Amino acid sequence: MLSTENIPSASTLFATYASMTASLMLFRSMANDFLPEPVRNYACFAFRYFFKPRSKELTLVIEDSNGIARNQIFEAAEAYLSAKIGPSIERLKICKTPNEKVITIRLEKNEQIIDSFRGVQLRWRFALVEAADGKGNSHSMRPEKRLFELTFHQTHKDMVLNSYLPHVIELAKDMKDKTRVLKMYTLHRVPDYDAIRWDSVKLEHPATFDTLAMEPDLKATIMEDLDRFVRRKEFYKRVGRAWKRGYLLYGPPGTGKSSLVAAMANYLKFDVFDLQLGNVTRDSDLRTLLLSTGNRSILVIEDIDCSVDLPDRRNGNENNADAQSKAAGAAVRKNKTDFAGGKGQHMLTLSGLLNFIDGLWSSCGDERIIVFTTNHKERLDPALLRPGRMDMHIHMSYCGPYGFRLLAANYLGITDCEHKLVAEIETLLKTINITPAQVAEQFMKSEDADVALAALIKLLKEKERNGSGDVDGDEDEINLDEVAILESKKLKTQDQIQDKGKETAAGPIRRRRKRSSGRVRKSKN
Ligand SMILES: Nc1ncnc2c1ncn2[C@@H]1O[C@H](COP(=O)(O)OP(=O)(O)OP(=O)(O)O)[C@@H](O)[C@H]1O
Ligand SMILES: [Mg+2]
Repeated sequence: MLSTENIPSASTLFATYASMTASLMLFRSMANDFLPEPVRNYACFAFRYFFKPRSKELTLVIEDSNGIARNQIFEAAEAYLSAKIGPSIERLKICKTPNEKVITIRLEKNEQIIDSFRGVQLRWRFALVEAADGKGNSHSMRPEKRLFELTFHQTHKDMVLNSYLPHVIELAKDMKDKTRVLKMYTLHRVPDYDAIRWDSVKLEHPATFDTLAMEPDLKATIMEDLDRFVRRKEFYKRVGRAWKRGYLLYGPPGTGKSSLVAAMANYLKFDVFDLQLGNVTRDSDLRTLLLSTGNRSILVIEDIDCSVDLPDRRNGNENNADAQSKAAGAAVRKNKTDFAGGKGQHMLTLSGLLNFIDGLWSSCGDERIIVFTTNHKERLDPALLRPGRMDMHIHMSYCGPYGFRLLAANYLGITDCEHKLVAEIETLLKTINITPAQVAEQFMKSEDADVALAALIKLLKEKERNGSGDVDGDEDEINLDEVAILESKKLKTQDQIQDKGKETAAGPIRRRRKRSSGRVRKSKN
């Protein structure tokens, strides 16, 4: 039973209230009289600070950019949240550009998503706000700012900043990699502006490390090297090196150098910039082109021995030194003339290119891979081969038993090690050089495995009979053998020379043609 004895009466309550109010008023008037104003203000501030009702939540505001550069956390949140959309969401934005593989889903204004991480609840809200300066976002050219608000209990601030947001960024990167469309950039001249720029197409080269016929140890080494390179950002920073890596791929035509570049791009999900030096006549163009390449990309210069001619520094004899100084003098004179004429042409040299790649360009970006390919490593300038420039030299060689088996499995579905023709081919491969391209070409001739293998045996035996291996061995001449590849490259180079010849007359860039002598005569290793 509730007793009424302890409950104060209304008159008692009123009396207490009146006496407290009187005391407060007395206290206030005394404080006004005796305390100086700054002390009173401070006391008021302290009183309000300690007795103010507090929100226990903290909200992080993540804007889409800082006015100039994109905000990485915003972009990551966009991608991350698109995978967290639940049934509570009422409005969504969807979009798909021609280059994208999948439909992109984004939150609409004011939509919220509740996420949880390590048992902590986090609330995301997407908002659009008018920019304070009325100019909006100069980066995206929008009149308003897009932002995410991330709200959670204050006690989890450190966990959110140090663990949750890095987790969101990491997951978003993986998601983007999966849906990323690789691009292949090639050079395009804009005649009206006498300029040259990159044009991109979707890179759909199907080569992967699984389809590449090469020695398994070498393949594993390359893959490990690439993995190590991409995960060592901090290492490169610590030792003061630009985050780039150079690969020199050398070997006879048709051994898979270009295919390896495509496999690397597909493996790392990097774009490819194919720098055809034959199309670049000026240092200034080269600089602009290199600076407009993106991060996470592979810059490829194919057939580097045919692209640019250098004064030969290997022989170092007096005549050669004379020739070099004359060439340099001529180049300087030409530069002066051209500057006077306003054209600003420079001599394009391999060392100039390498210095630029080593210096300014490589320090302007992250995760850059540079690949040079050549059929003749021995013809390359030592500047290219010096330690630290091309970090890894990869020899792409003729087809060995492992490569042959991989191609037989991929092209013909042969997994039977006991197949009698397979055994015969493996014996022949021990003494005869044949490129993976030639093997693949034979395998394309028939869907019947026995017929295709017999065609390969025929070609191998013809090579054996001719001793030097300088044989196309194909009566119907459908095969694209080394000679044909060589001829097509020569024609390509000749075209470039003719094209450029029109522009530069006897200009400073001299392109070296591939010599056929010795190229198709293979030494048997
Ligand atoms: N190692 C390989 N593994 C699988 N296929 C290969 C390999 N090498 C060559 N091929 C096949 O031959 C074709 C030509 O190969 P690729 O263009 O990669 O040779 P390359 O070494 O770059 O030749 P080049 O020196 O003439 O540029 C490829 O499209 C592929 O079908
Ligand atoms: Mg190639």
